[in-house]
Amino acid sequence: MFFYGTSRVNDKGHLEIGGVDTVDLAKEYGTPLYIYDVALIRQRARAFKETFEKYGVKAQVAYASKAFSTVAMVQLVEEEGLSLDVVSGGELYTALKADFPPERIHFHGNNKSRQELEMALAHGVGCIVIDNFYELQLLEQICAERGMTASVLIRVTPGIEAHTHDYILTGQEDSKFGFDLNNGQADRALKQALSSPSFHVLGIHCHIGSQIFETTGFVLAAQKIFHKIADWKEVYDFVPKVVNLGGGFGIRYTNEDTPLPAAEYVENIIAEAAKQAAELGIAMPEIWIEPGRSLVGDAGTAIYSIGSRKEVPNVRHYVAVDGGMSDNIRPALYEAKYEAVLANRVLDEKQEVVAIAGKCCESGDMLIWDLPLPKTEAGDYLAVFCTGAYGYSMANNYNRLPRPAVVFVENGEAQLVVRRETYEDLVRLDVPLRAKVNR
Ligand SMILES: Cc1ncc(COP(=O)(O)O)c(C=O)c1O
Ligand SMILES: N[C@@H](CCCC[NH3+])C(=O)O
Repeated sequence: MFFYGTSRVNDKGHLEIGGVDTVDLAKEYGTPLYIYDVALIRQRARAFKETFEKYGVKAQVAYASKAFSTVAMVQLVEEEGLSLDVVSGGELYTALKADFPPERIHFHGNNKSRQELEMALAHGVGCIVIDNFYELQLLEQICAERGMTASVLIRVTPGIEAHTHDYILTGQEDSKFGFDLNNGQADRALKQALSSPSFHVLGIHCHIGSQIFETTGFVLAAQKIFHKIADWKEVYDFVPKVVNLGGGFGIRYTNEDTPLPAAEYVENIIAEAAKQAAELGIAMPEIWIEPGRSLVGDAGTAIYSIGSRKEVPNVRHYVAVDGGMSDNIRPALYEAKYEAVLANRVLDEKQEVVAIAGKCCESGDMLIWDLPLPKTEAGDYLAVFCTGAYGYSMANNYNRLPRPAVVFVENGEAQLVVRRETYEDLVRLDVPLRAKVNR
């Protein structure tokens, strides 16, 4: 059995995380429930930061808040001294609500609206990552109207096919993100940005994809960027202060996954950047990265209550839980795989292999297809591991299911950080039909 962080089995045979019994939490806060192991998030954050410190490389580790964004999470990121990557006005608003220092916020997105850009400028975010020509022009116009200068990174698409699921690839040429590095787009964008008084160009950004288990893609991306920097130094006399290599560091969901320790990704990136900078005769730029999944993914565990059961003779036993694609859409979207145990009987002997079904009206709403479990009963609690990234943050109200509560646990204490949605929350924005006289 594989346990993450502070997870263990307590005297009652229950799953415990952060010194807190998850069965008690399920009873107190209801299910589905997301539980985060705060100590593990801190450990992951420190591993990235400390590797840069060890090698004396100036860096910013920006948590990609799309993985899981709430006020408490942003506060934790601030406590750990990381920067923050936001990708929408909503994520920026959450960060500001948490009093996150705006100068450590990086604003991303392939279609930022005028309102979002204005909001970012008004609050003094540390940098805006320019993704395309439309945005270049729009941001320049807004800056000119307001007599402001924006610190920017230029996002490039390096033309690298990282080895991961097609839907989460981003660095390949045929991608909706960034200026193509190989066909002249990136050069034009940089030239335009450098010639504008509205911009202070900090450097270059690229992100090659997500859930990546090798260092090769990051090293290749660094190589491609530095080769370009050689040109840009020559042609535009421009040497970036910052090279941002994005996120994408993989985590272990099941035995099939073979992630590397954070230090190994970072060390390879640093080594390549240092080598390339030395060859070019330029100062080592600051290296920025944007881990999302690898900071919170394995720190999150989702707890469900088991309900109905259906047998398809000689084929499968379906065991249904009280959540599903509404709180974790990853299996439906990416065929993502997870491991799980019964939180209230972790060590009981596994007697059957069941299929864990969600409760949404979709045949594809299956959380796990083949899960060995003890013989389950209604009322058992299922703990699905490694659901901390892109679980709650992609939750939705399909079938009008209220979104779960979220609890942080650390040192034997639990704190509710997101309340469970209520039915009243679900209709809060609904506007009833106007009364008709002759209906
Ligand atoms: C630009 C950018 N940065 C960072 C991330 C975070 O990726 P991950 O959660 O895989 O670390 C993403 C998502 O893939 C992204 O698009
Ligand atoms: N949401 C995706 C990753 C997308 C990353 C954002 N660019 C996942 O769950 O794996």
